[in-house]
Amino acid sequence: MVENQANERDLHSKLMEMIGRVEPLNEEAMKRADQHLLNLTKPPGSLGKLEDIATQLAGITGELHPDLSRKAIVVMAADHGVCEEGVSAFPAEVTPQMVLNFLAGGAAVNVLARQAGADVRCVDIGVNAELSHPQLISRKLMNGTCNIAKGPAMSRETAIEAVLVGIKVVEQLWQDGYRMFATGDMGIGNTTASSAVLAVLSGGSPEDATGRGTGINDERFAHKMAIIRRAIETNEPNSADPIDVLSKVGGLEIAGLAGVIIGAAAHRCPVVIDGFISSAAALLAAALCENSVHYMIGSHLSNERAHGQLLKEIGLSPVIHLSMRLGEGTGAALCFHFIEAAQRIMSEMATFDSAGVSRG
Ligand SMILES: Cc1cc2ncn([C@H]3O[C@H](COP(=O)(O)O)[C@@H](O)[C@H]3O)c2cc1C
Ligand SMILES: O=C(O)c1cccnc1
Repeated sequence: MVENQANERDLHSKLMEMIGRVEPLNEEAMKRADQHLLNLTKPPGSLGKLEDIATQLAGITGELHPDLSRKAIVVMAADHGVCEEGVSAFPAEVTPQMVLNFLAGGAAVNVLARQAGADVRCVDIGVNAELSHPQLISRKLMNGTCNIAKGPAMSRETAIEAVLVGIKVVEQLWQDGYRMFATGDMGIGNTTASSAVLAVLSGGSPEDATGRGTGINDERFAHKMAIIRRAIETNEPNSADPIDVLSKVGGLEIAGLAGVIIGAAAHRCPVVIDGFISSAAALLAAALCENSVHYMIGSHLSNERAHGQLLKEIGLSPVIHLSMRLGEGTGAALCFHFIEAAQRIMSEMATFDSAGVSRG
């Protein structure tokens, strides 16, 4: 017990050290970017969100024309003990099956990543199956979480360890040359954990935070709401302590993704947030590390019911509205195209002076 506490303290101080490295954005570079955007041959602000992204990228990197061509979508995969309550339309064995699909390049995220010139990196942080593959990043901490309807998902120590896994994965990818990151998830049952996280951190009702995930019917939907309510009542997570929330009602992939976000921010890299599960991780990252929000780009508005509310809690406005509800990093992969568009506007557009166009 004493040893466990010492280990937890050690892990906690490592996490706090990484969080301390996340700085505010570079205001001077943002001013330069805004000035450049004003000089381009268009009415001020007429490229809308593309201009916001261009300014944000300058604030993140300190450069007007950063090279963000090496992009990694980090797909964190893990299982959820709460699946035994019947909260998903699909069986838990789909999690390891889909991991193999990611590794074979056949999942939706692989297709969209290829189109966007991004690489998919899959991490087993807690899949309930033996998996081995040369391309799999194996960082398994547990064989799935415990059932949150009955008790905590994981220990506090494991929750911190899982966040650190995400941070370390990004650190390695940064050393390999990646300069832009996106979050992706795989884990049957993970919309249940994500909704529980949202309800606790927002102080809203579990019912309002719940959606249909993979597509459950009305009866299962009512049951899922009741399970999320029970998970919160049983565990009594402390909304002022994000690690407590993660360990009691979260998930290993959600914790790992919070780490990916903090790691990207610590390296001054943009991190594109995918759908509902990734946004739950982003809300936790924001609660752990206020400055990390400035490094996030909200990719899309998922059709999962509470996603709009979740994005509002973080303070993100989504770039794309395509009625998608898949996860894996699919929305984030599509968002890369718009980020590249913003970058090309910054580097390729003529100025009023260079094109001889009159200003208003
Ligand atoms: C074949 C298949 C591929 C997926 N890819 C992502 N998800 C998504 O659905 C799951 C969450 O929904 P729920 O909480 O209802 O289980 C997660 O694995 C998420 O990544 C998938 C789900 C399925 C079935
Ligand atoms: O928005 C998502 O990420 C999502 C929604 C439903 C199921 N899986 C993922």
